[in-house]
Amino acid sequence: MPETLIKICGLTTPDAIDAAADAGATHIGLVHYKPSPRHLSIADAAKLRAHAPDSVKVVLLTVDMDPKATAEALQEIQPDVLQLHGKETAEWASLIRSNSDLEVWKAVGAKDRASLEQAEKYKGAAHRLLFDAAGGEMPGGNGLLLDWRLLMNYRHTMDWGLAGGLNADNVVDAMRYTGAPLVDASSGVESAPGKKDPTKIKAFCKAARGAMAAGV
Ligand SMILES: O=C(O)c1ccccc1N[C@@H]1O[C@H](COP(=O)(O)O)[C@@H](O)[C@H]1O
Repeated sequence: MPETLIKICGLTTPDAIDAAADAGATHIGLVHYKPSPRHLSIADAAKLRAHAPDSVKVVLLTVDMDPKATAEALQEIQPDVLQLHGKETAEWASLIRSNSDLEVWKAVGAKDRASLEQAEKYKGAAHRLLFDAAGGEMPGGNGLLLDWRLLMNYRHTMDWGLAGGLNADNVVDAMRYTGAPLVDASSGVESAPGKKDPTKIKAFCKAARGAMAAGV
């Protein structure tokens, strides 16, 4: 059985990166989106990227960022993955994919089965879909749960992951209901918006890894 991937997103300090890596996260996320309490400048994101150990893949999260600025950010930060969390088109995802070695993930607000089906337009353009709750003040990072029942028995045609309001208390159920091959948490592992809590990160990773070991 393949390992469940665990992403901790919105990290802003070297200590938080260490906490995620030590806890067994497979991916860490750096947010470059000014309205977010987790926003990092390109220079700060590059410094944190350099701090990340080889055991974790680094995900750069952007929202509707223009192509030139995206290319500059990728050059500077050198992430392993680019997570597009806005209204980026399949053509745009495809262009990035074909011009880089990056993995491209597309976040999609899952509000009904139709929204899942529409996301299939990213097949061949993005490497992975990340289903998040729709709605909220920001395009993501709102701590909102999506209705996991939407994903039960859904026949996925692409690699995918689950985000939206996940925390140590609900991640096992989320995995059980949806069979998610990747779980992603941001606000659920914070003590305040933008402030990651090492204890919550550890508990989240422990719960997800425990569920994986138990074959959930
Ligand atoms: O974290 C943010 O600030 C953020 C801003 C803009 C778009 C996405 C953002 N975060 C991502 O949203 C999902 C769900 O987050 P949460 O666990 O519900 O807080 C996740 O992929 C975050 O990385």
